[in-house]
Amino acid sequence: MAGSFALNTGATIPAIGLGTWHAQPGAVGDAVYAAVKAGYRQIDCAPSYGNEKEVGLALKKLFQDGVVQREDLFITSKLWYCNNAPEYVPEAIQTTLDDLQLEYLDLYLIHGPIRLKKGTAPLSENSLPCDIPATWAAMEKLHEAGKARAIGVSNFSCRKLDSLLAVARVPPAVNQVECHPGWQQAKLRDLCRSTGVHLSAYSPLGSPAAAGVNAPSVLGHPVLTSIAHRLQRTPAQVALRWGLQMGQSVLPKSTDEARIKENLDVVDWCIPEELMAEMLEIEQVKLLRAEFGVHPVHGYKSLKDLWDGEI
Ligand SMILES: NC(=O)C1=CN([C@@H]2O[C@H](COP(=O)(O)OP(=O)(O)OC[C@H]3O[C@@H](n4cnc5c(N)ncnc54)[C@H](OP(=O)(O)O)[C@@H]3O)[C@@H](O)[C@H]2O)C=CC1
Ligand SMILES: CCCCCC/C=C/C=O
Repeated sequence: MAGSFALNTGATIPAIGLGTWHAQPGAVGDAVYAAVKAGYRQIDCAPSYGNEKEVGLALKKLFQDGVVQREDLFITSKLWYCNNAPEYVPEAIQTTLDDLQLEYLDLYLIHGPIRLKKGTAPLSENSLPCDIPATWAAMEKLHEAGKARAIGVSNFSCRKLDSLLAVARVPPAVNQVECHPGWQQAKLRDLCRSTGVHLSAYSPLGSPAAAGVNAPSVLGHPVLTSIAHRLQRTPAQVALRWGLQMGQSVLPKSTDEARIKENLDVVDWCIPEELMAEMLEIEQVKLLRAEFGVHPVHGYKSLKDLWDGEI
């Protein structure tokens, strides 16, 4: 097994989770099945990925085939931006639970500090002002009802996390954010460590398929490829191992069985300190910026405002 990190709930979160964003219907079910058979114990889902029903079918088959039992797995899902109004929250989780064919989630996250009009696409003109404390209070009710064993946030800056911690009755267990050698999140990691919030790293490989054609390649960065060469590992393994050594869980997405296995083979070796130090030289570029959250009237005034300068 690939190890785990402690959460402030008393539970643990598996160190490596399978990402499912951009995992196509028709491929995602096989990927989830193969990943769990290979030893993954965390699956990162979201209704906005459009594939929770197929993930649910794969989970059901894994249980029916006796590969694992429900309690062996850690399943995360997220509250989409269109459902941030407190009155929409109970129905949103229930839809996800029905699609995944589960009674409870191990972790339910506010997908981001962004609100969109109900039923609309992520476009700037669909933005609405957010009321994070109100959404959080609705999340706390889900936790109390046992539908989400842990609750947390995603895409929260230091400032937004601090503000939430100041009002939360149940503190967030996790902040799931973009984090890889090309966006290392030193300040946020320090805050998470000092407040007991686990940092979970999304796009840990630099999201090669989603970050855009002009985005710098994390896996192709010369520092990373050079370290990979010296350690006789792949750049993807070095990126993931870097994340684990920084104390964060990592959520690589793959629908390719060989890469699913490659991404799990990051536990019984380590990157020596002097090579970890070399990774500090990598120039920092945030890849997933969420321009759609910016609107002159209803949304954030600028990307700087959305990310509180952490961009
Ligand atoms: N909370 C949030 O707002 C967000 C959460 N996430 C979560 O994090 C997960 C991972 O992030 P994501 O943006 O998907 O990107 P990743 O950084 O995980 O990169 C995934 C891409 O890398 C390829 N890949 C996988 N393994 C390897 C390998 N060993 N060598 C080379 N290429 C590889 C995949 O292709 P292939 O499938 O062909 O192997 C895919 O194109 C998401 O799937 C989602 O679950 C992501 C973004 C935002
Ligand atoms: C504030 C949101 C940034 C995330 C970009 C879109 C990615 C979605 C995948 O979960």
